[in-house]
Amino acid sequence: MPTLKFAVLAGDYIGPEVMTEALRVLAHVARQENLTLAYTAADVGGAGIDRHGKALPESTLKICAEHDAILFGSVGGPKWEKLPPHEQPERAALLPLRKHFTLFANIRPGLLYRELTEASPLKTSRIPDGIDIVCIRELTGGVYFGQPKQTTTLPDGDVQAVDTMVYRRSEIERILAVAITTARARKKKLCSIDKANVLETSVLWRKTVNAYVAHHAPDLELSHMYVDNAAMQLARNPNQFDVFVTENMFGDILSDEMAVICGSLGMLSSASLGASKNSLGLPFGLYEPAGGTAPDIAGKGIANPCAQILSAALMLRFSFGLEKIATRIEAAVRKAVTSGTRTSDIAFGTDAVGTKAMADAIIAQL
Ligand SMILES: NC(=O)c1ccc[n+]([C@@H]2O[C@H](COP(=O)([O-])OP(=O)(O)OC[C@H]3O[C@@H](n4cnc5c(N)ncnc54)[C@H](O)[C@@H]3O)[C@@H](O)[C@H]2O)c1
Ligand SMILES: CC(C)[C@H](C(=O)O)[C@@H](O)C(=O)O
Ligand SMILES: [Mg+2]
Repeated sequence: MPTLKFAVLAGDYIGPEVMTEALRVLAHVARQENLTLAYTAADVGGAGIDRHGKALPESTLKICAEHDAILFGSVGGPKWEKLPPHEQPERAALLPLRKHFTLFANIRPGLLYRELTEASPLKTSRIPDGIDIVCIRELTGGVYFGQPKQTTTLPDGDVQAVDTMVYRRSEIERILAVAITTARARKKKLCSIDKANVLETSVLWRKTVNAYVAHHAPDLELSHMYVDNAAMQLARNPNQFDVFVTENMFGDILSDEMAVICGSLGMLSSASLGASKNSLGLPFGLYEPAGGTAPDIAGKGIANPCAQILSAALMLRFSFGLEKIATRIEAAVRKAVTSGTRTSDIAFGTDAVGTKAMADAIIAQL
């Protein structure tokens, strides 16, 4: 009986609400498939600060390292916004976790079911068959991590803040390798997004992409786009992309845009992978919804659990090699949503259900 060993870091606000439902779905498939769930819950983010005085307690990091994957909710929110910036949940927990495990490749599937096109802010005539694209975001480099990163008072009394955007060629090459594998499994079309008309890091990015793809993936149709144009093209005609690859901050911004044109942030799952392997010899990864803690709807029982459930499916696929079960969960989410059970963020025109009822409908399809 295969055992799934993963750490559960639910986090803050809606994090625990949607995590509860993802764990119910996993428990259901585990019973059906004769799998053993061996997960350990640990505090992270605001919950870490409140209970241990630290957003990423050592005990939590240890639990993560002892398991084969991390199922993550989301962290942060108004309760901790008055803390010094580097102590806040996002900067003191999520980013260090990504860095600690070198989770440099963030895969975000932008999928809008044909039956859900009404939930997209785009005209349905532009996306008659829905949307199916993938964002590959570099996750451990760029302006998020570059040094120096500081605020100083200048001799003239003015105050100056500095963030530094840094990329090494090797960091660009390793994210490209992931993008190439993803593109090869789909339409063999890759668009690299940068700002090479302004940024040095983007000049290196584009040069590296051209050389690396010419050498390692001449079979792919490669294109480049400036990020400002890409933001516009995503809204104009998202299906012109198939797989796009971009640096950390551009990917953060474009993936939220992609999420809403695909119906809602509540539908966007993600997998963050690195080079390290787990005890099964498969990629160790962190799996989380792309959206945040949604403090505006927390505690109401209305958050969409689909992104968390779909993130759990990605965990089964990448870190446990359970492709068939992952696909079964994805199909159940699709069937539940397309047959009309929808939380308020995607309900448009139909009656909305709450978080638990949404998960019940998914479980009923499994
Ligand atoms: N991975 C993470 O841990 C993560 C990601 C993004 C933001 N955050 C943090 O979350 C907090 C809130 O950030 P924000 O308001 O800018 O972004 P957010 O993603 O939390 O919310 C943006 C909007 O999307 C809605 N939304 C998000 N997820 C939803 C879901 N599952 N179902 C229904 N609606 C959903 C929210 O209600 C809100 O209106 C901040 O502290 C931010 O730093 C954390
Ligand atoms: C919370 C924040 C640090 C995070 C990011 O910017 O990477 C989030 O927005 C995301 O998209 O995962
Ligand atoms: Mg984001």
